[in-house]
Amino acid sequence: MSIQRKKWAELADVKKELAARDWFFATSGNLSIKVTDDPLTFFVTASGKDKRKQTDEDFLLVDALGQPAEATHLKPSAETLLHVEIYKKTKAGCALHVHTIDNNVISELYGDDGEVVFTGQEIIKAFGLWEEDAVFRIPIIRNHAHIPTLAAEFSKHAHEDAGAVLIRNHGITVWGRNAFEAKKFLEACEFLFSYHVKLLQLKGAKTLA
Ligand SMILES: CSCCC(=O)C(=O)COP(=O)(O)O
Ligand SMILES: [Zn+2]
Repeated sequence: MSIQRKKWAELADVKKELAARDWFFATSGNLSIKVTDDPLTFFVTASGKDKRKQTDEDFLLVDALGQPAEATHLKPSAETLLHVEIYKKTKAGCALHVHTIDNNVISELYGDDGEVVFTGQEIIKAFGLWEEDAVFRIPIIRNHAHIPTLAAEFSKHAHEDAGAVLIRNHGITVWGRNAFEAKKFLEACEFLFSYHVKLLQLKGAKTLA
């Protein structure tokens, strides 16, 4: 199997799993997987599609500028520049962006703090943090309609080969050394968000009771 076919199949697999979780509301979300390092090329989801559907036109190959690397009628994701920043600045192999209600709520709750901090939860080990009192921080950046501005702000937080950034009232972008790690990070983040939202709701209800 060619490297391109292999990477396509890997990304299609992740897309299918995230779709099964119903994390692609209203055509939101975009995914990418690196194909070559030099020159940089990666598959990214085509813009504006219902990512729950699986088709032969789900992804297109783009270059280091986020432009199509081959002739195609498909348009790369509107947020391709964020994926470009990840691949330019880290050794990541896969990047995933989803809009969920929980990640939007958390981004709004802690947006003014510029980060959300989690500690005391077993699932933090998914981020490679094994110490008893480990702390996991996710930066929260402002949403900008102008994607180059959003990408520039996002880029300030793309240092490690695996990471996560929340975009306020928009969604989360996570990346990892490969598709397995990126998906693991995303699932752990969404677990933490969902837990936190539920806990706050129940604490509120308890206070009222
Ligand atoms: C209705 S979602 C608005 C655009 C967005 O934030 C997104 O994640 C999907 O955009 P794309 O161009 O990747 O389809
Ligand atoms: Zn988005």
